Amino acid sequence: MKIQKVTIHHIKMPLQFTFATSFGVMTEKEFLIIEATANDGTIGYGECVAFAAPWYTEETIQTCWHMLEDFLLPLLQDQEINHPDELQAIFAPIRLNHMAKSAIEGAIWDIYAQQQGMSLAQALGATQNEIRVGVAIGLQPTKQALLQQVGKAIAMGYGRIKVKIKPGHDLEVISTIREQFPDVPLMADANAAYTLDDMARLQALDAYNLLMIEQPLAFDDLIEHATLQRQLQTAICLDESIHSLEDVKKAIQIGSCRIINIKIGRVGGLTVAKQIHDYCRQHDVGVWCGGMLETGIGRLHNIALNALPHFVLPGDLSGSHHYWQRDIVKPPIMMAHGKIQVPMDKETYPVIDHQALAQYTLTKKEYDVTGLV
Ligand SMILES: O=C(O)CCC(=O)c1ccccc1C(=O)O
Ligand SMILES: [Mg+2]
Repeated sequence: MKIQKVTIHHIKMPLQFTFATSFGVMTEKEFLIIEATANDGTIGYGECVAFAAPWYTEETIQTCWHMLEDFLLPLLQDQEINHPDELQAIFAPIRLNHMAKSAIEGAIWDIYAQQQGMSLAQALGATQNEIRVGVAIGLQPTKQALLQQVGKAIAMGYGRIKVKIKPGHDLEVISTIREQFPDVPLMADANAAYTLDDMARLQALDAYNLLMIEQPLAFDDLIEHATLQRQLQTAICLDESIHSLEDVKKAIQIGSCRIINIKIGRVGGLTVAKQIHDYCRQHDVGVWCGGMLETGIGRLHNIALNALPHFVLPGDLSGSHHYWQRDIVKPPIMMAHGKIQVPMDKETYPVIDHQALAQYTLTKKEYDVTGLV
């Protein structure tokens, strides 16, 4: 295939809940939706999961747009692409900027799957036709609100509960949940809010039988996580620290974690995400699919990835209605009894809800990829 045209839709969607983490509070999310057209007319969609501000990684909606417009799309001009894996080499001249690369790579994976007459999951080599999912609950203002959220999530069948923690909102958050729900599969995500000075506080979490603690220390650290992991019984899971297969190799070699959270955008696309999955499978390291509060487009990509064989831990992957009143795909993605069916058939595969997309659009811009440079 050759990519002929790309339309970037800049959209903003109100969240169904307030999402409070150690770095701030979110009530809405912006996205770039990438609509790519191939020379045979096939249209594929990708999603840029970066936030409006650089608090999770250094990328933002605006840096991604700049990267796409000025560097990544021009590299696609006159490029014959036989398989999306080739984008690794095509984009190699551009350092990092993983969420920008992932957005266009996702659209090209979507085109490729359609051209092969396969679902995205099949094109990736998926083996599961339904996946178990978990929920991420933000910091709550009161104990009652926390217990209500956890109770509701358990009643809805989620296979794992993740709660956000930060210094001062940790031991009592976890002990409150454990008193009421002693056996629920539970984990905590710190979003890099601690340092090694908090060792005693983090060790105290060992008493609560957590599945794992996600990213306790700095966003760019591997060494101190290894020090911490040696002194914790609870498994450490890395999120922000993992940007590539190389990072995964280093983390495993020095013992920074026992589990990896794979986010397609953070690692630069589906191809790398799959490579990390394969490597962790060979090295007996757990993986699960992280979430970035995606629209249905990014969510479909997460579901397809999550259907690979080594994704046995539930991911941060709920149905559309958990996040959005109206998603931009139809039918919306449904979660029932803690499971999501992996869409496989052409007839039932979710499609873009163009009316919804238009309703959320702030601006859009079309690029003729054949005439960019
Ligand atoms: O997509 C979800 O359901 C929430 C996932 C989540 O916790 C999250 C959402 C936005 C930014 C960072 C994180 C995280 O995993 O740290
Ligand atoms: Mg996280």
